[in-house]
Amino acid sequence: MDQRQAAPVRPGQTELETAPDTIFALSSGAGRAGVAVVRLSGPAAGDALRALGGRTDAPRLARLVSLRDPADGAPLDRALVLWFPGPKSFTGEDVVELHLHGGPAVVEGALTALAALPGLRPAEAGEFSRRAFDHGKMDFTHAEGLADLIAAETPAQRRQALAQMDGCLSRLYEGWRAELVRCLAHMEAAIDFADEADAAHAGADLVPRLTALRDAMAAHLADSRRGERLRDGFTVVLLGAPNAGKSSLLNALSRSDAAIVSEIAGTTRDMVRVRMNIAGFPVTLVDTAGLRESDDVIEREGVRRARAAAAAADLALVLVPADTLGDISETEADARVAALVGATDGPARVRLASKADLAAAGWGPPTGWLAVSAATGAGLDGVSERLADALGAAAPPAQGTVLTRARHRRAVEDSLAALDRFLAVAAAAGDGARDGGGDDPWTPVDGDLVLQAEDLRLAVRGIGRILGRVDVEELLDVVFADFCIGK
Ligand SMILES: Nc1nc2c(c(=O)[nH]1)N(C=O)[C@@H](CNc1ccc(C(=O)N[C@@H](CCC(=O)O)C(=O)O)cc1)CN2
Ligand SMILES: Nc1nc2c(ncn2[C@@H]2O[C@H](COP(=O)(O)OP(=O)(O)OP(=O)(O)O)[C@@H](O)[C@H]2O)c(=O)[nH]1
Ligand SMILES: [Mg+2]
Repeated sequence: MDQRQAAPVRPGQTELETAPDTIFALSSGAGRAGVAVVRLSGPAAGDALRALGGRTDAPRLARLVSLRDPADGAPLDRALVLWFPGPKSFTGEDVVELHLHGGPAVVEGALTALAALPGLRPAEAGEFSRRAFDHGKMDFTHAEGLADLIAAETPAQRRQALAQMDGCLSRLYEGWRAELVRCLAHMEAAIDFADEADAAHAGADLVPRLTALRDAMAAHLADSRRGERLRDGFTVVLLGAPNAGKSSLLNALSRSDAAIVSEIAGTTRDMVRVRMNIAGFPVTLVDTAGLRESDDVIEREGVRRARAAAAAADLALVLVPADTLGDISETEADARVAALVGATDGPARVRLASKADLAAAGWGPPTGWLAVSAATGAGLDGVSERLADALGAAAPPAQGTVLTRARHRRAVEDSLAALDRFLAVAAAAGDGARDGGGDDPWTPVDGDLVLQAEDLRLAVRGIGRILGRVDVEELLDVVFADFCIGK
């Protein structure tokens, strides 16, 4: 067998896993298309290609091939074919790509022919990417970036996913992990030489280094979940009294007729959600029941849900009809909003003078308010711009290295907690040394050293978990389960 294809054996990996099946799948989208890509990966990929009539003599070069079903010689397609001998391939294994005509019978024919070949089976969701991970082509953060890229619906999401796929998070966390491992090595040296004067010196410079690291972690965490929010999308809730024009505004902004509009106050009860793209940000705009006291059980539930949705949202658009604002001052106008939607906790608010076409001629909105009319469309662009501004402030800067998942956040938090324990013990030990008149900045105390080394090890584990360096088996399924077939 070709040695080139042998996977590096990871600790805990069994013999069986080192002789992988060859997998195949339609990697392009399902349904009718101009071109469909079927991908194969594994030791039998080259044999399969030759069985179909292709050749494996020119790596990574496109070649036009008349493919035939090996079972009966029936023509399958005149396809563009690529051969990527491992390890220089997406998965690190031998890979074949068949760029077929996209017709359903062509694709079906190729998949059926492949399924009949020895050693081949259909891929499971995410299996190509998982093999790339197994062969060291990417770590977890790369894989997650890839999944996010495929799911990205807006340019801002795409930017963030590409940065993660290109390894910006990987580099950051690898750097932290390497520094922690170096510190741990010093620590262990200090334990080994615990009786010698060198011990203190081995540990002395750890405190400033680990303090710098914990500060970097704390700053990384204190990002108001910008990256996670960009990944998940933003929620913007429309709030206001009945008949303020919320449903009309939702329809106008989303250019749809998702919500029922009527002159009857209390029309909307259920929340109506529309996904939209505002200046590159994925936004779920939520229409809600008009806020008022009511004896109607259903309307009361609608109002309760409206308030709950607003509390959980990133941003609220508060609508007050322009003709009820009259000539009142900004303070009065704001008091009216406060009376309507309650205290100031909750999401940031954009205040809208709605139905602005109904205000008297020459009327202007109070300072800080936007005038908008769903009826004429006047002011709609202003609302979109204000939303984009507010979301832009809440979204990560184009280049920054931001946390993108709760999984990473938990791991960094665990590492940070372990470092804080380490530093607390170090500080106590340092005080003890000073009290005793010693001039070492940090004199190790028996027993503490061992405990501290354990905290450092936990810190390393936390960061390692993000990269897939520990607890791998348990995490693999979680990370790759979100992928689609063919990825
Ligand atoms: N046809 C096709 N298009 C595609 C993919 C694919 O697999 N097939 N990709 C699938 O996601 C993306 C491209 N990603 C790829 C990543 C690495 C390698 C690869 O062959 N890597 C080798 C050699 C690298 C080199 O020559 O620079 C390696 O890493 O050793 C191929 C595709 C997007 N477009
Ligand atoms: N002139 C004018 N009328 C509007 C405007 N927006 C909404 N309306 C009218 O105001 C009435 C109420 O509009 P809706 O959008 O249903 O109001 P809502 O805030 O969703 O009301 P509820 O669902 O009952 O809370 C309808 O008759 C709309 O046609 C506007 O910008 N200008
Ligand atoms: Mg409504």
